[in-house]
Amino acid sequence: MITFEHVGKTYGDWTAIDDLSLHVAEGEFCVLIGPSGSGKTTTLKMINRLIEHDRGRILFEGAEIRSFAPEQLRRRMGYAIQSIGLFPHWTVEENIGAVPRLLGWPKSRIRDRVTELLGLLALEPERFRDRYPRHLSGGQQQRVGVARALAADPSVLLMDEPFGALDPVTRDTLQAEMLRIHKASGTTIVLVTHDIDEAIRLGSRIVILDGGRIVQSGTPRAILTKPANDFVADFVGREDIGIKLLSIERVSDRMRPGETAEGEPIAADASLRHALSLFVARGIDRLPVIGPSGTLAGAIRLADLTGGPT
Ligand SMILES: Nc1ncnc2c1ncn2[C@@H]1O[C@H](COP(=O)(O)OP(=O)(O)OP(=O)(O)O)[C@@H](O)[C@H]1O
Repeated sequence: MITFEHVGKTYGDWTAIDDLSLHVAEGEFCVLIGPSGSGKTTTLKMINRLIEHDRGRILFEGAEIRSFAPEQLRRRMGYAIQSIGLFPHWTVEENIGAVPRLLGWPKSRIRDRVTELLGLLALEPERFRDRYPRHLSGGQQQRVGVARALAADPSVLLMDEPFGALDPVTRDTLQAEMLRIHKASGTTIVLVTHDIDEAIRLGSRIVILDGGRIVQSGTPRAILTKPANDFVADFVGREDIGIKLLSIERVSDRMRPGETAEGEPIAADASLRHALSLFVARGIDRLPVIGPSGTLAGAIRLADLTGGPT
């Protein structure tokens, strides 16, 4: 869907991006991560031509992005950023409907889409659609920013630290919503973050940048278990690597179907990290597990966290 071939970008005499090659497949959730100044935002903004690359080629659906008019490209690529950039004198509905209006959608279709998106992002449509951004909390503004980026069903969603300035609880909720939206829509997403836990949770692929170059690109598991070098190992954090590995596996991967246990159950799609937390907090070594339909599906034991059931 998006391919970088030996791409470079220089600001004055500073090489921000150097010989970057990367393929983002359709439907992929690709997370760009790296230290400050490593070139994440530059890479992201080159995709919708907010920044022009000066070496190599960037292909979108097989065509060099320079062959598209920038506006045409941006209407097909939703863009959400940390500072949100909502229009202050427009209501929530007008903000979310900005691109559909440009595309000439009829009013009733825009209204229906706004209702749908507000619902999707857990903002009651009738309470929020006529409000101005200044009458929303930071987290609510950020949700509207994400809704706006999704409004015209873009084939690509570009996100630059979209949850950066949020408290941990709101961030956690929005991350869960992004995963749900990605699963339901199959949209190709490229997201920039400096938070390795966010990258591990969201990414189907993580691309680690340093000094304008890719140092490693792979699944969260590959990055955690086979870091390409010391830089990556340090970056992902050597000490709590086991905890991070537990966060990418589900209870359903290790549970014992049909076994029973006492107490408040855990969901089969919860992470093993969550299970560990419950074992420790409750001082127990067995937990009942409920499946997606809400019925008891089995149990998981503390020992299962270090290996599959025997
Ligand atoms: N317009 C510009 N003029 C000159 N240098 C720039 C410009 N924009 C970015 N840079 C430099 O290019 C490098 C990459 O910047 P970029 O914003 O892509 O990094 P980043 O990884 O997104 O950083 P951060 O995590 O701090 O946002 C940095 O060294 C930055 O100072």
